[in-house]
Amino acid sequence: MSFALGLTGSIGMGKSTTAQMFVDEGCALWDADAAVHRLYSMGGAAVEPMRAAFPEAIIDGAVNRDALKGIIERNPDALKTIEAIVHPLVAMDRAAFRRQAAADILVFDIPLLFETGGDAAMDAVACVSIPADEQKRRVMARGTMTEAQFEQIRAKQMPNDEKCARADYVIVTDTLDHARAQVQDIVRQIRAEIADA
Ligand SMILES: CC(C)(COP(=O)(O)OP(=O)(O)OC[C@H]1O[C@@H](n2cnc3c(N)ncnc32)[C@H](O)[C@@H]1O)[C@@H](O)C(=O)NCCC(=O)NCCS
Ligand SMILES: Nc1ncnc2c1ncn2[C@@H]1O[C@H](COP(=O)(O)OP(=O)(O)OP(=O)(O)O)[C@@H](O)[C@H]1O
Repeated sequence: MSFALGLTGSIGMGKSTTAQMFVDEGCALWDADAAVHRLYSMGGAAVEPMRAAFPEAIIDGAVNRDALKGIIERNPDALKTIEAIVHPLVAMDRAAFRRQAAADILVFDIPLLFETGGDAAMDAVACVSIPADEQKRRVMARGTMTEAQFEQIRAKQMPNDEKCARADYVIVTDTLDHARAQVQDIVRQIRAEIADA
């Protein structure tokens, strides 16, 4: 049995960057946001159920994220409907990965791990963290969302302090070198735990 490590953290705190560092150490990675992208793409399992709920969100046979963002902005409750469609499909994708992955440590990059109760299925959880002002600076620098969209998403996520308090490991993503050293330390600890078991 592989060790399942959940990797979480609020929007823009450095999950994707840190996840790649775990891959560099030989861990296998499953990425919830990437799973959503697959489900939304042409032929993906979310396209038809999303068409039934939001026909205007389907463009060229795929779920269009900009159209979705517009729908959510006009009607924040739409996100609940979207989540009810998407989250069960994401859970199936995750279960399929877990059945076939071969590495000793499987890392699950899941932004809403605690919010969705997914932490119960993990052997341990690591949370990435930086101060809120730096978080906002990094997200705005990407230029992919407005401040209002950012605040709406952040308001939906469990506060960073609470995530960190619930996690087994906290990874401070202030610099790349510091984050990598913490990742290497966590991998060493988990491999020692596996060897002792
Ligand atoms: C809202 C959407 C259209 C925004 O798309 P966009 O490409 O601009 O952003 P992206 O997907 O990269 O998300 C940006 C950040 O917001 C976070 N986020 C996305 N959805 C949610 C949500 N429902 N609640 C809280 N945070 C969320 C992401 O995890 C990420 O950290 C898109 O995220 C979406 O369809 N979300 C609903 C599906 C979902 O719940 N995904 C979360 C992973 S299971
Ligand atoms: N350890 C680090 N040191 C310095 N900058 C970092 C570090 N980790 C991430 N960053 C920067 O912070 C920004 C956000 O990082 P990343 O995309 O990994 O976050 P994320 O949590 O996956 O975001 P989202 O929740 O939106 O998917 C990027 O510009 C990235 O280069």
